[in-house]
Amino acid sequence: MGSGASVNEGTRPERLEPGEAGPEPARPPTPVGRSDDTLQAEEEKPDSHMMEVRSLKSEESYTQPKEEEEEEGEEERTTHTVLSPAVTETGTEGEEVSLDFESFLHNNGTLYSCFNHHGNRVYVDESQNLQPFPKEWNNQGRFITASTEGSGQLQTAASSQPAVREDDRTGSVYIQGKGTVMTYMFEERVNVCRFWDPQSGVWLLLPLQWEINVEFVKARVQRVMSTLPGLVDQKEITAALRQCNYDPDEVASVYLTMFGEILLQASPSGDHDYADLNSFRALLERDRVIEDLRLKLQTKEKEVDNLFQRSSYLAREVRYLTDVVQHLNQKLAELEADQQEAREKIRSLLNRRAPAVPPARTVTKPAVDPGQLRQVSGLTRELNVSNKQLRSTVGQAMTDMKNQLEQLKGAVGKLAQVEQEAAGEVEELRSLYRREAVERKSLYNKLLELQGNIRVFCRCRKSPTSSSCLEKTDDQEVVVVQRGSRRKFHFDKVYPQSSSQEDVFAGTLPVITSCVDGYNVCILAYGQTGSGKTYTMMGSKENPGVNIRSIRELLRICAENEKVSYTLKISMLEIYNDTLNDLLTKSPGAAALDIRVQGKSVAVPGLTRIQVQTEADILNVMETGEKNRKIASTKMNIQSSRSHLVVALEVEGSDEVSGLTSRGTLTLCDLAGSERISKTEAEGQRLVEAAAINKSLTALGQVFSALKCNALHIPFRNSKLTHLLQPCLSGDAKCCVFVNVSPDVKDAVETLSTLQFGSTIRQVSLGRATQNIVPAKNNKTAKQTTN
Ligand SMILES: Nc1ncnc2c1ncn2[C@@H]1O[C@H](COP(=O)(O)OP(=O)(O)OP(=O)(O)O)[C@@H](O)[C@H]1O
Repeated sequence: MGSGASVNEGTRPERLEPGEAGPEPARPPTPVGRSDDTLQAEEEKPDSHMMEVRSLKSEESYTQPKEEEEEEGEEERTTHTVLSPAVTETGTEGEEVSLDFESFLHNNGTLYSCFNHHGNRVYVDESQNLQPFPKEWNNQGRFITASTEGSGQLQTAASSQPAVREDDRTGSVYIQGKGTVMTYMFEERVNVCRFWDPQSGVWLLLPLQWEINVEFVKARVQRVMSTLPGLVDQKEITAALRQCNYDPDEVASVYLTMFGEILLQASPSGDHDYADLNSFRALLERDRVIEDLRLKLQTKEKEVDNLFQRSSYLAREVRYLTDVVQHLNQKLAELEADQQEAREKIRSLLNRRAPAVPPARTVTKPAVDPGQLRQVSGLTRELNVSNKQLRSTVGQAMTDMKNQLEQLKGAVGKLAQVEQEAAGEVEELRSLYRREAVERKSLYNKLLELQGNIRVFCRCRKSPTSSSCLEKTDDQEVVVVQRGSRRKFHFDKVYPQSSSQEDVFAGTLPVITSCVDGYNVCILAYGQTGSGKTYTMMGSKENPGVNIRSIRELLRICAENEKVSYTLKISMLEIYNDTLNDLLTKSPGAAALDIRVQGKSVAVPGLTRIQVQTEADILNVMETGEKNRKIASTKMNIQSSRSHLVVALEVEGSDEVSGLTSRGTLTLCDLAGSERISKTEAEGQRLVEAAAINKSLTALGQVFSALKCNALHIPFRNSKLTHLLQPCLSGDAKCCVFVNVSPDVKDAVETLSTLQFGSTIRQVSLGRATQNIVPAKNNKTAKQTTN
């Protein structure tokens, strides 16, 4: 309950600020009646439990607040209490009766003025009539007292964490550039400057024009203007102060936020162009409206989408139900037809009985036998019952069908969702698979690159004699002992006499598997006649060599990789006396083949290539080729082959997952034996053969020497052999060379020469091998090696 200060008539509501003193400012006359602002204030009915009344003091008592007090800020200001004004009324007997006015703030937001009238509390209602103060209001509002006003609910905008009451005024709003911020409806903070009207006994809002002259406001306006010299419109500042609970710092901060630093400097013309500022403000408002509209549009679009979906769903439902209704109508029609038929039958039965009925005149008995009639009516009843049953059965069936349909729809929806999820997972797995496959291959190839793309192995033939010109010191070193001198040679691997075919094949395995990944791989066997080249490459049926084992391995890899479908094609040719012969041709004796250069690759037009799928296929093909091969006996080796044998296996793989096609070729080359013509005592045809062999092997040596020196010109075209093997030796491929040597002392010279040859090759660097992989649709760019 507010305490009132009882004063004599004529005194004004007084603010108890004992420290205030100062000259009376020039003030406009106190408004009488209601100004526009007053009306507005009454419409708004602000909750002003912290009202400040300054202009309502009598001229004598009106004092200007001290400057220090202003500096102390809002908190101090708000703790200054305004006690309820007191007016006097004249009693009937002329004595002055003191009226203690109180302000009652109803929970509905209306501020009422109350006073004690002849011992009863009354209040001034909206029509300015005195009404007894309702008792129930004690629980529906509060009297403004010094303590409530001083409780300080105000919070400055500068507070980083505003302490606000948790009520329905708390909320949040999205502000562009700031995000979602907390808001609080500080109703009590606006339009708080009121004056006491003793005639009406209510607090009235002070018009802006007058408010400017209130010292308290004046001082704050000055402070805002000193902070923002560009802002000179006092009315505007006062209005802003009202909105900011008379906090000049908040006003300055609001203006700075809205109009920027332009306001920090004084405008030469005295004030900034408010048209600009207002248009900026309008722009901000327009942005806000646009944002609102955009959000509304989004919501509407979503609604439209939903409606579309709903309508298409309903259309489907209607179609389905139409079908069901049609079906049921058909059934009904059938039932009705049955019923009709039954009725017809009854009628015909009745008709049949009719002639038997005696004339009506003579017979008084019924025309129809009552028993029959009962029977017929019973039948009809039964039919009706069964008809009803049928109808209810059909109805039930329809309901069941609808329910089942609903369930089915739900299940279909779930299935579609599951399918979608599964598709996503599959796609994810596929990409993971692709990434991992690529990574695995690149690591593997890096490893091979580090090992070198040309690898040289030395294999020592098994010899029955105990004396040997070769000594194997370790896995990679071999020593030739000749007439007391020892020469060391290093290779990637040295296979002693005891090495098995498996051991030898194991050395080539990593390179061979690259063929499946789209690399050109070449395995050569070089050595003197009878040193074991054919044994190493081809081997025997029981103990196959590199050729069969590598092809077998390729078939195994191809079969293992289910995601890639492979096509294998095999071709066999021999280079005999520097001419190319197709060993798989069905017309032996046909014209010799030629080599054509196609870009970086070479081709042999007309060469037979047979598609193979199993090991048996390959063995058959190779057997055919072997038969056609020209074998001539020499003095040194009855089975010695006098031509270079080139077996090429093309492997084309289509990866179903990645959609890529790889093309690799495995070229297996069993070279004819290098030999000294004098030693073999060749003559005639054998001499021509030997000369051609030596010439091509010399050309091969020249190519390796040129490669070793990184020569600009590599003489690939010096022989058919080197010309054909160009793609295998020019840097695009991975190459393994077996140098086969005989341990026999009598072959020491040839062994030395062969190891020397191998040593040269080992110093050759083919560079980085290239993978022949193209997208499935563009596979004509794949490189080809032997044809
Ligand atoms: N490591 C070995 N173990 C057992 N026998 C071998 C081995 N190497 C070669 N031979 C045998 O030595 C003989 C000659 O071998 P092979 O025919 O492979 O020599 P080549 O170098 O191919 O001769 P050419 O150049 O005349 O064709 C064959 O009977 C072969 O079985």
